[in-house]
Amino acid sequence: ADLSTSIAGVKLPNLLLNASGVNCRYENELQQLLDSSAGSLVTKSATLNSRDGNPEPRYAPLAGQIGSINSMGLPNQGYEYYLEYAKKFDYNNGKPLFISLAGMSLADNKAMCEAFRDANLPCVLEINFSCPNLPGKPQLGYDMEAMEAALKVLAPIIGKPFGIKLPPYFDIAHFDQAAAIFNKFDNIAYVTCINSVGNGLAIDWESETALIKPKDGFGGLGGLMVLQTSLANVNAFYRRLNNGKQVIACGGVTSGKEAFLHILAGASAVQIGTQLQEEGTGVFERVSKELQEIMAAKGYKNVEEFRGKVKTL
Ligand SMILES: O=C(O)c1[nH]c(=O)[nH]c(=O)c1I
Repeated sequence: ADLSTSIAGVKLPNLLLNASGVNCRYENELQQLLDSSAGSLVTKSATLNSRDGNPEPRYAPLAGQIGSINSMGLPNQGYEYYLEYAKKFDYNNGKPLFISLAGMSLADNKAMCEAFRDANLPCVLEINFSCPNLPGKPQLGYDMEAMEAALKVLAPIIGKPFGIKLPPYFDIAHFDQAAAIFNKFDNIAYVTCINSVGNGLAIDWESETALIKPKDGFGGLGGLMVLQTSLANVNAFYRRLNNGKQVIACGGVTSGKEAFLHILAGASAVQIGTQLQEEGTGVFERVSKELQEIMAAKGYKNVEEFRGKVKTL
């Protein structure tokens, strides 16, 4: 079965890729993604300057393989590292490149977007409005006015199709408000739903201790346990966005089954985070095979035949 897709004007031979933040901080990790069955890759969210991030332990899988908690604190090499990578990238290799940016301020995001604009590269920018782990920094994705103000500055600078990484929303009014904002910007080509479910607390019952060190153990939740929230966000924006805007799913994909569900919900591509962290890049081959088996069993030849076709009662 054909798993290819197009997003923001670039073609992915396989709709599976990594979630920003996992296995994508360093060039060697990005090369592992290129060498895997993933159809594309997205870099770790970049800030103006390099960052070490929060003290460790800052990531932990949850017991029973239900998910993960993280408070990495935006460790990255600084945007110029990823700009150089994007300049050297072989855009004829068959897999497109997505670059994630998470400025600590609008000025930082503006400077980084201007630098990528001036470099005039085929990579696609994904602006991260949803990092939940910067002490004292509220997520822009939860401040509708600030998010719109930022987009009014950034969208014209970027000047070509780009995407936004969104936090999970839990209120229908927020789906409505956010989608109404995004529909005002023609070059928002897609939204990626969802980032981790912010500020969960994982506690080990034997040691009576939080699993991670930063922020008293508070961190973003990912993995299978966030699947239904992720499906809802994917479908809510799929129903609300217009003019061909697409949705990339992220959240709870551990097998072909969850990837299939996300496509039913409306996803054009599917990112894998926690399961990639736990299993390694072989996850892309496994999930691709499982998805193709499901499609064959159901008689689907390509994903267009069932994308967004979730039935209601
Ligand atoms: O703590 C992080 O680095 C982080 N962790 C997440 O779960 N989502 C994000 O967008 C980020 I920038």
